[in-house]
Amino acid sequence: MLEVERLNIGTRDALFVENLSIELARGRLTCLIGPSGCGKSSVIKWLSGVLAPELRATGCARFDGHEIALPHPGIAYQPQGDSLFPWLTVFENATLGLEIRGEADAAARDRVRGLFPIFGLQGNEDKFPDQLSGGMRQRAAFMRTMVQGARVLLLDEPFSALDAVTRLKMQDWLADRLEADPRAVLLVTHDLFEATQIADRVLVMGQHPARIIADIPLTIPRAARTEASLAGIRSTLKSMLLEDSR
Ligand SMILES: Nc1ncnc2c1ncn2[C@@H]1O[C@H](COP(=O)(O)OP(=O)(O)OP(=O)(O)O)[C@@H](O)[C@H]1O
Repeated sequence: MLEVERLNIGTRDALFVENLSIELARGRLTCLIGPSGCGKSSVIKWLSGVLAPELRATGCARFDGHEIALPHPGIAYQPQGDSLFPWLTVFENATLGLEIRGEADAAARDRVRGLFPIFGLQGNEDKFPDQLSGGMRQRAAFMRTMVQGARVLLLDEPFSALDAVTRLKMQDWLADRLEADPRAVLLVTHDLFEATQIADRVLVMGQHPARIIADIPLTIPRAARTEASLAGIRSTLKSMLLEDSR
């Protein structure tokens, strides 16, 4: 569905991402892991059209086989953290993307209201983000991303601010939501436990320069994944990351 080819990103002096290619398929959750600072966020910022202007990038993005200009309406981006605006209610945050695109008519607003129970946020429409728990804020941020209707979702460390238990619950919740409403998802995480728990596929990014050093499909059904069944793959991923950082 979405292909990135020969992506280079760097400063004026040097490239830090070099000749990187990625393919994302519909209904598949791909996790991108790699050492801090290797360029994971820069890759998804480039795909979202929000790369810092002082960085330079060349590369090609294709959607359903056609080369596209970025940003593209078929690609939605959720930055690190929950990124909700504190001065807007949860409902206003959820409809913000639609407002910006001029698509927040009465029917669209009713559709978003109808999603609140599905996202576990019923009764919280008129609250402000600081009146919600961390998990609820994440669900609200994710709802805002989903309602834009994009077929590709780019999620930058969506669970990094959550405590361990909420994080586990949110991982299951996200996998269930995507099963009910499949999209092509690229999720950046530092956490290889998280990656192996939720992904259909893990891409490992190396550094100096950043490129994909492994592409590992996870074939065990999510419901059957246990510490024991994932131990081998986690150990392989850990070795790759340590090896690359030497
Ligand atoms: N605006 C910028 N100007 C110059 N260098 C930048 C800029 N933004 C990022 N970089 C550099 O680009 C490299 C990649 O950063 P990026 O945030 O993409 O990495 P990351 O893998 O997502 O890191 P982390 O896992 O810590 O979030 C880093 O060396 C960073 O210092």
